[in-house]
Amino acid sequence: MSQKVLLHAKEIDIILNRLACQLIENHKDFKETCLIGLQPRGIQLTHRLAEILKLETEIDFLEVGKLDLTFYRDDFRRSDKTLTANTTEIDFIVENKNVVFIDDVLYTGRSIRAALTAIQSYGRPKSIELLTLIDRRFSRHLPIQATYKGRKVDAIDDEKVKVHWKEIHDEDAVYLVKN
Ligand SMILES: O=c1cc[nH]c(=O)[nH]1
Repeated sequence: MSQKVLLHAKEIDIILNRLACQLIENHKDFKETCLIGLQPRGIQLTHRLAEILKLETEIDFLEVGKLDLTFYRDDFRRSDKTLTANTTEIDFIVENKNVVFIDDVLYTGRSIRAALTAIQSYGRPKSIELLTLIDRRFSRHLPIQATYKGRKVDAIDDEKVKVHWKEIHDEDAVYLVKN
């Protein structure tokens, strides 16, 4: 196995700040907007962006939730393992809100398709956008694109993009891993 660093901590920091600024530009005071992290890997990115939005701006109101996709995935019946769902926590109304889905890596688009189905159980948002730290270009199986992209990466199918967060892995870094 070999791995190469795609992003160091400093670059991730710059990207997170840029993504937060883009969100502010489009969503102003966030009164009509909520951030929803996709389980499991979008959660840390969601926390980090929410932290930047709260600490470094005047925003004092931010609705942040988590959405689990396990049983909405189109391949969940194919799994021979027992699936364990993560939690969904959406303790606010999504009806007529601008929802921003947040995930770390956009790859085939199938997770986002599942998220679009899952969110329907909570109401009918006014709009849904997608923010991703890494956009794996040319890998999509579905016509899905991110609204906000941290970094575009060209990776082939036997490569994997791994995102490390300091709260979990003791470092902020993004790696391209080849088996
Ligand atoms: O490369 C990939 C693809 C999907 N999810 C990841 O975390 N990495």
